[in-house]
Amino acid sequence: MSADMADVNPSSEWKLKPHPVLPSGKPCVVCILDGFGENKYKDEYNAVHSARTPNVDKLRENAERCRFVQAHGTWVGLPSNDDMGNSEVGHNAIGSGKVYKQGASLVDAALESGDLFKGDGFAHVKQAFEGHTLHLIGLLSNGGVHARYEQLKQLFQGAYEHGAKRIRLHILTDGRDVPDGSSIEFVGQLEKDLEQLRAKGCDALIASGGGRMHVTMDRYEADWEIVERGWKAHVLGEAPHTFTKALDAVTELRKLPKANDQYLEPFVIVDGEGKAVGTVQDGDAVVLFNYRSDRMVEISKAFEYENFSAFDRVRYPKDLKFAGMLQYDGDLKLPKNYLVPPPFIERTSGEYMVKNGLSIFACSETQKFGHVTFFWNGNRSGYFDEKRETYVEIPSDKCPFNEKPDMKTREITEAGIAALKSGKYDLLRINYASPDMVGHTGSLEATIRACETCDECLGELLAEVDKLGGVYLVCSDHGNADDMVQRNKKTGQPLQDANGVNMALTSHTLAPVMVAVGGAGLKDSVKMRDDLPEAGIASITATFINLCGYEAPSDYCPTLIKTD
Ligand SMILES: O=C(O)[C@@H](CO)OP(=O)(O)O
Ligand SMILES: [Mn+2]
Ligand SMILES: [Mn+2]
Repeated sequence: MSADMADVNPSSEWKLKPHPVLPSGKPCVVCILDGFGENKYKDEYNAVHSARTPNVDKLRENAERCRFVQAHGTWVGLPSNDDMGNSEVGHNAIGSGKVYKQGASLVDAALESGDLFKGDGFAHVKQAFEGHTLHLIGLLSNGGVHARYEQLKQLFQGAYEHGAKRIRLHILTDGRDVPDGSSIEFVGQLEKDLEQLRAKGCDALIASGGGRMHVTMDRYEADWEIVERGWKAHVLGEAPHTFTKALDAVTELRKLPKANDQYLEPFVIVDGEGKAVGTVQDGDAVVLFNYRSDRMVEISKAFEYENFSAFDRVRYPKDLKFAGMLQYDGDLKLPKNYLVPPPFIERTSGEYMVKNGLSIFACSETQKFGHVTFFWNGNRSGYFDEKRETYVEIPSDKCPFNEKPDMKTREITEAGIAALKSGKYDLLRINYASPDMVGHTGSLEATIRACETCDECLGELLAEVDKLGGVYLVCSDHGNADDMVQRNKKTGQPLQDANGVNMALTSHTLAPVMVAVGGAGLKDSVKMRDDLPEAGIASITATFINLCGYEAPSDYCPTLIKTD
């Protein structure tokens, strides 16, 4: 296993105790089927249930070694148990073994106490209020994954009360955490609220926008053109479509072929003379109002870095007062200024493991690459110990994923098997992106296909683990593929549109997720504990640390397994 343990001498505060029963030295694979929940609706609209998944079925049938844990709400640090889980909070929990109050909760609290308007970040932004414009850029949604409308409203109202005289909103339509088409209502609501602000004397307008998957909110450098489109619309005031009213923009652009809220074309709002109403000028303030990090990192770099080459910014406004809702990358300290301090996630499993001489392999495709690295490590973009960590990214396709529902599942599997065979790694963390990414397209058929391919590949991966006498833990981070229709809350029946067509559910779900352990190297005595009925996904961490032959740190959420 780990080639040289000679230089390993963890200080007492980092030393992991050997597990009294489980041996170290066997490769352990942690495989995350992203967005693969266990939904109470077990009908044809549940892609997880409808897919042919003999390998997952086998895991599930072994009741002593498989259970379900909660992956939403307060189990992952979100404000309420009506909040669905997501990859950020899910992988933070699985990587760190603890539940931290997450961005959604922290921003709520900072607005409620008023601290948001008293901090250094807001003071930085406020310098521009006299004589300049405040720009707010982010996701117009109530999904609670990246941003929430109520927070945005309190932000622009509070900014006005603290002296902002000219405010411009640059809005990204959602349709991924909330139903497709809801952009119309959100824009309508925003227009009403801005109208009220204008009545008080604040010059507040929507200035630009576009769909979140097509404009601005790229992640992990999957496609910088997405960010470039956003830069052009928000900063330069350039887009293929101009309108004088945002509601018209959204209504009209949704009529284009294949258009939906997620992929809406970029637009700019212009005045009677055709002039953009809200370009970003020297000395302006810009606030990104999303709290979630992955999809704000690239646009933050475009605003913050003087030297920047990912695309040609054409014009880089000088002396901007730029801030994020949170700081999005703890290693890069990006952005420098932020309105709310982010969760401080420390002493994660990865750091413990490398400090104890274990070698780690992490792999996914681009769309989820940062999930098993950046989020897993507590929102840090670097390595803890490059010598002991190998991170492999398989480039994702650049298309709506229902068109290629296998995504890179096979390539990820090949990379995982090669890493296993190399004998170099103690822990291998692998994320299969497709149940989630295809689930977000709303296509039931494609999502079933995604689940089937994942299952097939999982079978191959686990067979290799068995061959090598290793151990594994298979789990998910939240639900998504497990429900593909919007439902009547009481009856559970699919909701239909005016044409009698079922309305797709593109978002995550509140479903619990499976945790299964096994492998030829796992002692027969290992079983799921039965004294933790309410466990959440943060308990996965202690469980795989045990599988690696160590006791988990005492402040981690309790392990799910027993060995007697
Ligand atoms: O795509 C995303 O940004 C979110 C949904 O908003 O999904 P996930 O948490 O699975 O990454
Ligand atoms: Mn996820
Ligand atoms: Mn998702």
